[in-house]
Amino acid sequence: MLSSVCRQALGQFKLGRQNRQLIFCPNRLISKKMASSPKRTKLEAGERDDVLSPLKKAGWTMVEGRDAIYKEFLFKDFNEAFGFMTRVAIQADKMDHHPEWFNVYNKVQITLSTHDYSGLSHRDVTLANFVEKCANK
Ligand SMILES: C[C@H](O)[C@H](O)[C@H]1CNC2=NC(N)=NC(=O)C2=N1
Repeated sequence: MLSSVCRQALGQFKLGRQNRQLIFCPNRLISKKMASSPKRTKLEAGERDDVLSPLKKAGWTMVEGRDAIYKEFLFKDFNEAFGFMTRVAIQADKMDHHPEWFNVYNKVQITLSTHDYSGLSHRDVTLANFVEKCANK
């Protein structure tokens, strides 16, 4: 347990897949593993509507025959589309959660699902919300 004088986080870094936080303590510098967020746990029936309905309003649809969400994005040109994909790819890799996607010129089609569970998890919702932020910039 860290004492209260050791609470000031100086920064964050990655050790392999672990996100670690650098903490200043008198006399020493320590690092501790940060909570890996968000969870890769299956979306429960009770919370699905709450988290999926804002995404559905934004144009995400359920994929037929599997527990996955899908949306198509159109950009001005390839440069804009690839810039968007690059921002999403960096975040996806940080989250260790990767999209299924297809790109032709200015079009990017994205399917999100959690392969480890063959279904939607909190990470899909978090990544979809990040994708929305990137697309609306
Ligand atoms: C070993 C590695 O952590 C897993 O294969 C990760 C990688 N990226 C992933 N991405 C997605 N969408 N679902 C997963 O279950 C998943 N698992």
